[in-house]
Amino acid sequence: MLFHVEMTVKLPTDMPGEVAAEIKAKEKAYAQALQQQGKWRHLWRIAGSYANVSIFDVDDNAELQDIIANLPLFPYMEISVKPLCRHPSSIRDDDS
Ligand SMILES: O=C(O)C[C@H]1C=CC(=O)O1
Repeated sequence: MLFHVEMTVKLPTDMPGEVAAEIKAKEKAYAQALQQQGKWRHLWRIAGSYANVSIFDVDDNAELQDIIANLPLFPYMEISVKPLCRHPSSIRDDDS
């Protein structure tokens, strides 16, 4: 199942720099492991903002929830989720 997920990061302004750096390093390792597994299919920066658009390919809603809830930055992000299905005009074979 494919999901469009938009994440906007809102770190507290008073968070010490080294704490923020540690959380971001954990987030990067977690995100890259999920990309290696094929679960986090696309990860794009939204230009001009501390936000991303991502495409997740997961087994079900519960798996997506588990992945998102375990994001190290989860407590500091606004997240929106939209389910995706194949577009009838798509010419791509790997869109399902
Ligand atoms: O920077 C972000 O967009 C937030 C988050 C998503 C992946 C990652 O490494 O950090």
